[in-house]
Amino acid sequence: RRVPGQAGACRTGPAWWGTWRPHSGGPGEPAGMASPAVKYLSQEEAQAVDEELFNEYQFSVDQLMELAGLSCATAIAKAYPPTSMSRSPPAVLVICGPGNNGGDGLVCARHLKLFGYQPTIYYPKRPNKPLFTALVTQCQKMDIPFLGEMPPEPMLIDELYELVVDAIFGFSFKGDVREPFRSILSVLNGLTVPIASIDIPSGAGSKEVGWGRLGPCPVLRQVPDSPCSPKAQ
Ligand SMILES: NC(=O)C1=CN([C@@H]2O[C@H](COP(=O)(O)OP(=O)(O)OC[C@H]3O[C@@H](n4cnc5c(N)ncnc54)[C@H](OP(=O)(O)O)[C@@H]3O)[C@@H](O)[C@H]2O)[C@H](O)CC1
Repeated sequence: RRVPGQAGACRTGPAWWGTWRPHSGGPGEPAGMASPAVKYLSQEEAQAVDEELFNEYQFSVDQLMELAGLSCATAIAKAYPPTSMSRSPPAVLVICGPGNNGGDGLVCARHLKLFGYQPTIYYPKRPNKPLFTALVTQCQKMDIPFLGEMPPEPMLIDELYELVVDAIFGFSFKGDVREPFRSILSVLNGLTVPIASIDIPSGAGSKEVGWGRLGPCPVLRQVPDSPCSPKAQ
């Protein structure tokens, strides 16, 4: 998550801000172009940031989710510009999980559509809460299709889509991966198309999923010392 301040400058702040590291650009950026220092947050730091935004700055979850989804769509458009894709419009599969990270994915899909992509959403476990039902309605009203089931084979996804957005789990992932997400993540690990993960590669660190190919979305939060950091992308 980028912290307000001069581009590339490091503002002093609370201890949980951790350390800043240089970040190289994604595939859509000129080779070797170093972008301003990117901050990496641990799970606890990310949760502390959200708590501070809720309590001290009085942001609502809707606001944070809209900011997160828009930021990820912007980062994806920068790293994978539509003009760099072979299809027009580029087909993107957005896989949403059962929590707020999944909500980020619904918002991201809506903005990707406005940016000229053709998103399709797979959203297998939907919270029955107004925030999420409204996000689904907004996507439906924008003619963004929802898949009834997960494509069973990686090759099928590689053929139909040019990019996958992993919005399955964020910082509340814990324990062994439970179905249906265990099967979903094993399919994702077999993909050859790029995967942009919101916040952190879903299932990262779990013994079943390991790190696989899920790499972090080049925006918002990334977890320090994780094999998915840019050097490992
Ligand atoms: N903090 C906020 O309000 C905002 C956070 N944002 C982003 O959202 C995530 C954190 O959201 P949260 O809902 O707390 O958690 P996740 O989206 O990571 O998902 C939690 C759900 O996932 C299920 N879960 C957890 N572990 C497993 C597992 N091992 N196997 C299967 N399913 C799992 C869990 O389901 P239950 O069945 O246990 O209920 C949770 O429901 C974070 O990434 C933030 O960036 C928004 O951006 C803004 C608001």
